[in-house]
Amino acid sequence: MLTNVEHIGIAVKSIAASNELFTKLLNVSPYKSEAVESEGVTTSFFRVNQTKIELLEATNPDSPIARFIEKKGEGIHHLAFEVDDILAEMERLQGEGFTLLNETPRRGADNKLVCFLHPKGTNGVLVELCQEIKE
Ligand SMILES: CC[C@H](C(=O)O)C(=O)SCCNC(=O)CCNC(=O)[C@H](O)C(C)(C)COP(=O)(O)OP(=O)(O)OC[C@H]1O[C@@H](n2cnc3c(N)ncnc32)[C@H](O)[C@@H]1OP(=O)(O)O
Ligand SMILES: [Co+2]
Repeated sequence: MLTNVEHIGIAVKSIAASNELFTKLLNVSPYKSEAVESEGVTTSFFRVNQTKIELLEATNPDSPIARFIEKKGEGIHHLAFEVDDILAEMERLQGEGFTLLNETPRRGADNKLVCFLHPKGTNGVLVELCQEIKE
């Protein structure tokens, strides 16, 4: 089951510059910065009450973020939902006809297992499912 919007992903050219901008905008500093090599990104997380913002900068030209910025410029990249059981949710969504971009959950940032749905099947919105990894 989807429980809430976990974060909004924003593609940026420079995390350093965008950290400064979002710190001013949100009046709060980032609580975490983390690279996710498998995704070719480095991330920076802000929290405003229950809402999280994830800034993403590409770490190589093949990164999905690099391709996105090349095509569309900086901006909102994806909407991430928290799920309580990512495998069950992936199965449900696949049954509903959505296209999963990964067959099994993969390690994301901020201690999560993640899976993405193709934006072509979600009205042009890249959707990410996130399940907290319980140590
Ligand atoms: C996991 C770490 C972190 C976390 O939260 O834990 C992250 O969030 S990492 C985020 C970066 N990783 C990903 O985005 C992985 C999933 N994304 C992909 O597999 C690709 O980006 C994909 C398949 C969405 C697009 O692939 P690609 O860019 O190579 O293909 P195209 O350029 O041909 O795009 C196809 C079609 O989709 C449209 N598109 C691309 N990206 C987005 C987007 N973010 N939102 C909406 N639409 C998107 C693109 O414009 C093309 O449409 P068209 O009409 O043909 O132009
Ligand atoms: Co994300």
